[in-house]
Amino acid sequence: MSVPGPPPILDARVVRRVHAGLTVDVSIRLGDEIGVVFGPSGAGKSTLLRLIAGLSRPDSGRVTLAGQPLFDPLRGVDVPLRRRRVGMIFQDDLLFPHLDVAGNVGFGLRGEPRAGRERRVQEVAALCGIASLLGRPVETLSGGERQRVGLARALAPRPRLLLCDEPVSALDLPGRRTLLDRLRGVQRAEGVPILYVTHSPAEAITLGTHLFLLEAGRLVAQGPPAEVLAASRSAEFLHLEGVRNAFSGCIAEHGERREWTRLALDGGPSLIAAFVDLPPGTRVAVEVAGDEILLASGPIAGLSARNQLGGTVEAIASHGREAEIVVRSGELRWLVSTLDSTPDALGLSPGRDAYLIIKARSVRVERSAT
Ligand SMILES: Nc1ncnc2c1ncn2[C@@H]1O[C@H](COP(=O)(O)OP(=O)(O)OP(=O)(O)O)[C@@H](O)[C@H]1O
Repeated sequence: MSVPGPPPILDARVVRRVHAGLTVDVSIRLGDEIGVVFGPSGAGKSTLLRLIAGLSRPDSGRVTLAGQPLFDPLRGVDVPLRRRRVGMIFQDDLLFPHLDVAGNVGFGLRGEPRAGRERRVQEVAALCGIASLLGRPVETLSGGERQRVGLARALAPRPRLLLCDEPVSALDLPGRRTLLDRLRGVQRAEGVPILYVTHSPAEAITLGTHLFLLEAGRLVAQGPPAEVLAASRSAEFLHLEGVRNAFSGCIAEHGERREWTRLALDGGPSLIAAFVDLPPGTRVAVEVAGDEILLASGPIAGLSARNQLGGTVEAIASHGREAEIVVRSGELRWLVSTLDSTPDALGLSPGRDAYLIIKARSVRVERSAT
């Protein structure tokens, strides 16, 4: 089967009998993008990451990264973990307690000349939003800060692949949003493919460009996250976790009377929010709840809401009385929660135009962690 998307950087088939009831047998190809690994508990998601990283040895298969074979038993190749140039972050990332933040971030660069090492530490610290924490002892950090330090540490030695195993599941909502924003930024800035395990459909849709759905050790579906999830039973969980659209961007300008602020979203349109007292250029995290967005099948004149964003319906996930509609506008995907009858009432279906109507007051804005 050919899968559209960027040319693959990771090309892997890994097979391992984990126990009598479970054999993981998965083939995946991943390009310069964020691939999400999704599936029920026990499906083998973590095992898949461990096999690719070299933390566990496959019984058979082949793993190639950026053209270099990492595991190829037929040719006697099994590159050890430390030479695979694969970065990893987990839910409970253990930082080295005897080193400060800078020491942790620079740990993988120990063999490099000092000037280059320091430059790289500064670079990844800025990307991960921890530049102001570099001198801090790690025991003084919050959970979210620790995870961003873990991300910077994994990134510092310039991995060719980043593996993330539910890195935000122990964090509160602002912590999650900040780490997810940083991951998107890291992917863009470093061009490193990311394989990201999550249980959260909303995370899968807003973060990933490609989703691998695992069940009982097998890859049962793959493709654009919204489409794969809408076609699977997983969609019902969207509703349970409460849908929030979270993006990053910057302050673009303020209205003359300081009653509104225009935000430029990364990869997307402008959004008008109620006045935000931050100077133009400030990086911000932006959030809109899925049940505060109205949908229209065409543009509407004479409306008090400040934002009307044109887009295309990508998927509709209905479950009981409610439905989540995925609308793509520019590069961004929005999740809108509606009653189950709404898509039919408006004549909305995948591929049709839809307009997102958002009040300025529904746009929540916070300065991004620096
Ligand atoms: N070394 C091992 N020996 C025996 N069983 C194992 C081993 N490693 C994992 N398992 C089992 O294999 C199954 C798959 O585990 P894995 O952690 O890969 O699943 P997962 O999809 O990541 O699950 P979760 O979403 O709960 O983290 C589980 O039943 C687990 O208990």
